[in-house]
Amino acid sequence: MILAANFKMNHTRASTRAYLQKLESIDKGDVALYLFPPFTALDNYDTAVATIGAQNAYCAQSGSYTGEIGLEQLEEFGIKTLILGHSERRHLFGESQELITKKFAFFKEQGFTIFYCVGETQEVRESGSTELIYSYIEQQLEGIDVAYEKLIVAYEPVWAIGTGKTATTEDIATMLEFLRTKTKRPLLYGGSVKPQNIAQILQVPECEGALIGTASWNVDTFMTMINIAKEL
Ligand SMILES: O=C[C@H](O)COP(=O)(O)O
Repeated sequence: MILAANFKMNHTRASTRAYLQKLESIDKGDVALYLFPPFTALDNYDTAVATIGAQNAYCAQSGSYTGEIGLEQLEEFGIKTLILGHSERRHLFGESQELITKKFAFFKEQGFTIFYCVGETQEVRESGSTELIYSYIEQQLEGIDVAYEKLIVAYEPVWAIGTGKTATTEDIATMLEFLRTKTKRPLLYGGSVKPQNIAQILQVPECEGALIGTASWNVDTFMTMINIAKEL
């Protein structure tokens, strides 16, 4: 079971350190924990409780890429885990599939664990066509090595992210079954996961964990979810 906390643009280095200190007290059982702080909160944290990853990075060692960080900056903190293809990168910041594919190839070559996100928009979901939803997701997998041994795929319907709306367990099951036909790698769900729904979600067949935004920002809430997950 995997639980990943995506801090998005929340937390500082000081608050991430305090978060980790508190998290250290948990007995996480068999749950593998990942934490994705914002760039400025990356550091050499002396922790064994969670793997620290980056929310994004550019596909170069270093260079003239204003506003980006690359391999050199990640290596300073020994970071070998990355989220790619998050819907906020795709839809708010206009990342194309072509760019995401380039990033994937670069960081795969570097041996990174990659949390790769896919998910349909509300418009696509409301079309009512399963075929359209599947083909939308297939486009997001174009150019991605779905057999990469350090790949983790997160299904995150855009309309469920940060909205409080969660996909039904039936919808999640259908989408994860579809993704299972594409890859044998672990499949996660993300989109308004919280203590009230995490048990149901984690019991969906093929669901091997959750990528959690909002409900992970408070360490006590994240710990509540870890305690629920480890009992399943
Ligand atoms: O990366 C996490 C997802 O975007 C889910 O975010 P959320 O839990 O705030 O809906």
